[in-house]
Amino acid sequence: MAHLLLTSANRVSARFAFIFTLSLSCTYLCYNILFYGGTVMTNRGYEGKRCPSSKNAGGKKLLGKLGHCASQDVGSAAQRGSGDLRDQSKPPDSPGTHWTDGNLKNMTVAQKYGNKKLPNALIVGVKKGGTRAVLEFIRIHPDVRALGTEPHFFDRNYDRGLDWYRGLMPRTLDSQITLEKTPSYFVTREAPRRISRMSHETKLIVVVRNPVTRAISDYTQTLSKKPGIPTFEELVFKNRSLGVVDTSWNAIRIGMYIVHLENWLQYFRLSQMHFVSGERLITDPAGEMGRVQDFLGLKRIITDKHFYFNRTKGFPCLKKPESSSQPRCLGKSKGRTHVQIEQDVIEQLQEFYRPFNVRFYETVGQDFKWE
Ligand SMILES: Nc1ncnc2c1ncn2[C@@H]1O[C@H](COP(=O)(O)OS(=O)(=O)O)[C@@H](OP(=O)(O)O)[C@H]1O
Repeated sequence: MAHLLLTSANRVSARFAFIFTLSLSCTYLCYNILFYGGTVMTNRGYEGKRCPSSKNAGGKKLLGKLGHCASQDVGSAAQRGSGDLRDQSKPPDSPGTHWTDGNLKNMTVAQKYGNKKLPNALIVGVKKGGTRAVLEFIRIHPDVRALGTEPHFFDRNYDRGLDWYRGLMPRTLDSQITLEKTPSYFVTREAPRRISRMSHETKLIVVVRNPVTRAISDYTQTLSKKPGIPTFEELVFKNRSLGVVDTSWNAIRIGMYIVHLENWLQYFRLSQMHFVSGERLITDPAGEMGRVQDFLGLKRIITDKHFYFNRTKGFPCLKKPESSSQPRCLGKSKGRTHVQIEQDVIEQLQEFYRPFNVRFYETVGQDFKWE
């Protein structure tokens, strides 16, 4: 009898334990569905916001923007557009910062469903040529996704590896081009070899400008950061009375375009390079951007409808999109008033560059009319 009682008590407690466990499991399941379901479902959307394993994205300009999560900042900088645009207060990817519905749609879709890819095209130079303008103009094309900051991968950050580099890129759809710009690549000896190792097919854009004006622009920028430096006239010559130009000074060396181009042509065909005239980019931005679109194999979507000449700035700016109240000009560091340079120094420099320019024109098959 006692044995029978014990067995039935055991059964009751076993049943109780079973029901208790079952209800606990149900509660846990419901809790998960209610509170974590959203995260699991939207995980894709959050991927772009995750921090990569690398803590430091490196690169001078890049570092300036980094918080604790490098890729997040770089990614959002790319989506935001450059820090050079005046309407920095606009939220990233707000309708006001883009041009067509197609562009906006592609952007949103790319962020959600796209992948980070190594760039298929690079703006490799030249410093002070107008590289920012080309990047900001081309990225309004719906089939282009660009990194807004300069990653300096092929010069300063090569040791970080291609995965690090890829991690900086904005997400792109298969139909879209991934683009970045770092003007110092053009004068970096190792850059062409390194880029060709990434892909032989990389398309290269070089924005060139009269080397004398470029040198003055370069010097003006340096002077704005270091007001105590010697004058341009002092720096330009090794021996002024003999008229010997100091070719070791970077501001001069960068403008010897043919010297650098010969290095690139050891690794790339000329047909893979496109030269934008920095001068025409100001006088006829739509024409220059038309040729850039052709070179990249893009439909000509960016036309003169997108530009207007801003008299106060003295440069072409992007027209305001219908949904935005603000037109977009490049920032204050683009289009500075240059330091006044003595006329005879300018003429000596024109003479100095002439043979380099002629060889450059012959090689690329274009006369940039810098004389
Ligand atoms: N639309 C428009 N708005 C403003 N500025 C324009 C534009 N198009 C070309 N430029 C010229 O771009 C020059 C700066 O070149 P970069 O962007 O290559 O400079 S940098 O190397 O990235 O610092 C900059 O040089 P400076 O005039 O010497 O400041 C401009 O002349």
